[in-house]
Amino acid sequence: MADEFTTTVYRDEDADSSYIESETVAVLGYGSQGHAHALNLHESGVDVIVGLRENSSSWDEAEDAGLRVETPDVAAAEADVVKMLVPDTVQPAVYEAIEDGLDAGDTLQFAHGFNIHYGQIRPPEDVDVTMVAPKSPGHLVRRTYERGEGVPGLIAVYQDATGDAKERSLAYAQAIGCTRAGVVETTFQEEVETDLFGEQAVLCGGVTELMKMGYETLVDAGYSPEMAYFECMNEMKLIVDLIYEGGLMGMWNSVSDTAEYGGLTRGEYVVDEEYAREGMEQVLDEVQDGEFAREWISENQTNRPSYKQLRAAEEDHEIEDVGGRLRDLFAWEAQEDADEKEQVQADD
Ligand SMILES: NC(=O)c1ccc[n+]([C@@H]2O[C@H](COP(=O)([O-])OP(=O)(O)OC[C@H]3O[C@@H](n4cnc5c(N)ncnc54)[C@H](O)[C@@H]3O)[C@@H](O)[C@H]2O)c1
Ligand SMILES: CC(C)(O)[C@@H](O)C(=O)O
Ligand SMILES: [Mg+2]
Ligand SMILES: [Mg+2]
Repeated sequence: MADEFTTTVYRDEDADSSYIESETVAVLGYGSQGHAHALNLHESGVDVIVGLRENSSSWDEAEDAGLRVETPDVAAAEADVVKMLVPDTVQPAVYEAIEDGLDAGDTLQFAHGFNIHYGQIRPPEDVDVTMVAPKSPGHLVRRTYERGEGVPGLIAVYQDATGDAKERSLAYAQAIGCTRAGVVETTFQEEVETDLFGEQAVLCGGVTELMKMGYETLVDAGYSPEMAYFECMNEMKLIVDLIYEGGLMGMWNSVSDTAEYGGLTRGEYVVDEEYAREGMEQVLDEVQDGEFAREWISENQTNRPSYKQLRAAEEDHEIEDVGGRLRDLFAWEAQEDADEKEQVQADD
């Protein structure tokens, strides 16, 4: 354990694999997270059953990878740990189908706390309710594990019926590779509120608005769409990679002094103290008071009218058209990714 952090960071040596060795884990869903958890657990020697709908297109893929596949109710009834890796919006319905398979002392586990925190799933008192959440998209959970590495993760205990909920969570985190990188303990509330805030204000919402507005500003001023695309979208990855590897100073050291001075003085013209901070506080308020959750739940109950409209508008944005055509020019990058994926599947 490293004590120079404000919180405990758990590593491999802090986990006891005996808490999961004799368990059967039902991984419900075989999408971004599901395939990575199922394969990593399986290769760590854990007994895994993948839970999928009978008509699921992933059924054969999971079986071809050497995994046993059953419907969610059958998988959950047999398992000691039920891991919910179907989309958050379908989890309440899937929970209804598997509820009867949860015996006293079993674990119901999540990778995101939305449905527990906002009361959409109410498990019985005699099961552990925990979270093991890689802080990463699923394909990286898989890819890093295969290289003998891992992605950082979170654990949280919502309900500790067995008295061993934390040890069992750490053993699961170890089996999917997260303790190789470091695991931090949090609560369901903190995970949900920070995750939703982050993806809305910064990672997904903030960044896409910034890129689109930058592109529109250049194109409206008469610059070519290709130049605007390269400058405001393509190069974003290169800059974020530098920040990922070396923090803010790693990035500032790598760009020119001109870029550094311009960025440090002009950045706040755009993400300004008054308006941007107020906006961020509003995002956080709506997450904390449940307004966002109520809105998203009701969207899903009414066939997603706003979601569909917003998605169509995003798809129609000129930057998607220009970007799509330009990306075709350096399609070798995407091809390399596809080749790597194929290689991974061939190895399984
Ligand atoms: N995607 C990420 O990078 C990421 C990161 C951290 C946490 N999470 C969390 O992980 C969980 C899973 O998200 P995801 O993005 O991996 O999901 P996904 O959309 O990639 O995969 C969903 C899987 O569930 C299956 N499925 C859909 N409906 C089903 C049903 N009714 N019954 C059975 N199976 C069904 C699909 O076939 C698919 O295999 C969510 O709680 C999410 O918040 C995701
Ligand atoms: C990958 C993210 C955005 O961090 C995750 O939280 C999600 O919801 O997909
Ligand atoms: Mg997230
Ligand atoms: Mg999220």
